[in-house]
Amino acid sequence: MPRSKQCDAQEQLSRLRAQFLKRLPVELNSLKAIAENLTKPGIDVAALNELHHRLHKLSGSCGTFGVPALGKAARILEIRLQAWLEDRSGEIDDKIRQSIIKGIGALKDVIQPTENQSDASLAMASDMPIDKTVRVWLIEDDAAFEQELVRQLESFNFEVHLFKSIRDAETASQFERPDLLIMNVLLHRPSEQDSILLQDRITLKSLDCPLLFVSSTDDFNSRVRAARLGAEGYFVKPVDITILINRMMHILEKRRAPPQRVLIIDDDNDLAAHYQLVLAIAGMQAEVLQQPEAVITKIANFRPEIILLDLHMPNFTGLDLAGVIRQYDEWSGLPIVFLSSESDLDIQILAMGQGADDFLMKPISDAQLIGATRARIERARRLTSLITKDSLTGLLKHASIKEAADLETAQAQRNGKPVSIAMLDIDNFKLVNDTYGHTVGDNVIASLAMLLRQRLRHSDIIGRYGGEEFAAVLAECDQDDAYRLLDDIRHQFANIHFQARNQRFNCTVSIGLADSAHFPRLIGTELLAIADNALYQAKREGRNRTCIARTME
Ligand SMILES: Nc1nc2c(ncn2[C@@H]2O[C@H](COP(=O)(O)OP(=O)(O)OP(=O)(O)O)[C@@H](O)[C@H]2O)c(=O)[nH]1
Repeated sequence: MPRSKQCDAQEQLSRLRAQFLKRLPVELNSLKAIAENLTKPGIDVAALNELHHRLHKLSGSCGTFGVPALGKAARILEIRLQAWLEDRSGEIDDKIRQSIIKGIGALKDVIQPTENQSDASLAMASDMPIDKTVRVWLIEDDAAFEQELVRQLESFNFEVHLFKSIRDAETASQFERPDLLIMNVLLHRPSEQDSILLQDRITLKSLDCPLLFVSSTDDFNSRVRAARLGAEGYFVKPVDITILINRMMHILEKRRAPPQRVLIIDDDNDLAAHYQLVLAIAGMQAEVLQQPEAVITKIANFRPEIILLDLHMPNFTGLDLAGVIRQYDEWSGLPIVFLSSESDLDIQILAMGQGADDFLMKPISDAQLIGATRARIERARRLTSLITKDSLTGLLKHASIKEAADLETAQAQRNGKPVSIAMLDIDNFKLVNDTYGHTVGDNVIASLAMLLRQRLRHSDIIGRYGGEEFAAVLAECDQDDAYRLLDDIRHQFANIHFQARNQRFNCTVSIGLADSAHFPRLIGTELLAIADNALYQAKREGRNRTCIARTME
């Protein structure tokens, strides 16, 4: 979320909280009036239910809006009222009634708002736009290493800026920001470490980007120092650059992942709005469902990756809704987390049995809400990725790329837009395996995958078609653009230096290209086969080239 929008969201959060605090005295007076009018539980069951429901809401929302003591007091009354409600047979016990009236009257004395600046911004996601060149800042004073690293990073299409010291980088940060920072851990003399540690932390934190360290030594203290500075990687020289780049890609892709989608269902509108804002500040896309009856349509349209569901709602309970959702095959695996101040273990077990994945106790802090939601969606995404993605390259597997190619060409035909399909195969790859071993071969495969992910747009589809063969579906891309892009990738790949047994070597790739303008009636899998023919033409003509299919063979 851009900073200006974040400030807006923070302001909205403060406004929500102010509104809540302003309404509290009115709500407490109204609760007191209901309690004072109670005479017999049998007669006043509707009023008792109303009182119970409103105390339940209060106990669930007060903590979130910064009045936790009031939330706890309301919870105690709610539990006492629950017991009273369950005993509807006898006459109302005046002593209990008086104590509840007194308890409700005393609620106003525990309104002590805490300082409640939302901690949502702490868990903020990055604003990194997709489809742009990644700016890497390198702080390094070892000239030979620096030269090689810059050359290799540029082969993978990273834009590298070099700095000799943290101070230089700090000065530059007044004008621009990196997407990722790599620095040498030993830029400073060890004797200065303690004082510099603190300074470093402030400076590096202010850059607000992932940090990786390189070092000529592998000592524990340096690793601890790097960890304290928030480093997401520590690489010892001589650095295997493809492994370093692999780590960079993982970090960047996590940041570039599409926003997580969360559906909130809670009858307390203020609380639902608060959750929505908090999750939005943390970079998620959160929507609130007002009408529970529309739950299935909403899920089908919004496609949430998790549902945060209030357990107690007036017309349909959370359990009812979870039961309905689980009747649909396509949503049977959708994570459902109940949000409720319910502490009754039996109800929690019932909820879990009814298809809930977890239970979060209200009041839930902003950081807890973000952490729990984010972790669950990440886990679900990892599971999906295990099913559809190849583990070595992180690209789509054979079957998924064929399906994606068909979908993409069908959509392009509907919209009258071009689509190009490329097949790529590493040349003489058997020789790489035979000369340097299978692990080095794997490294070469992973490197081509990384280069493709770096160069192609986020909307393009890339898959590992076979061992050392890849396929790419380029939406809205005509033959000329596809040729220019892929042939450039071919050159870049040939420039990457691989390292094995103290030797450096290079690899090349052959590419076949087919596009929808030349084969307008073909579906994706057919275009893939045509591109494959063009690839074999490239192999026949001597490898390390890009061939375009213009006619059916
Ligand atoms: N390291 C590694 N090797 C693989 C993997 N999958 C397939 N291979 C190997 O890739 C090689 C492919 O060799 P070939 O099909 O003969 O092709 P090539 O040597 O690349 O020759 P051309 O394609 O004609 O340029 C075989 O040795 C396979 O064992 C993998 O996941 N990792």
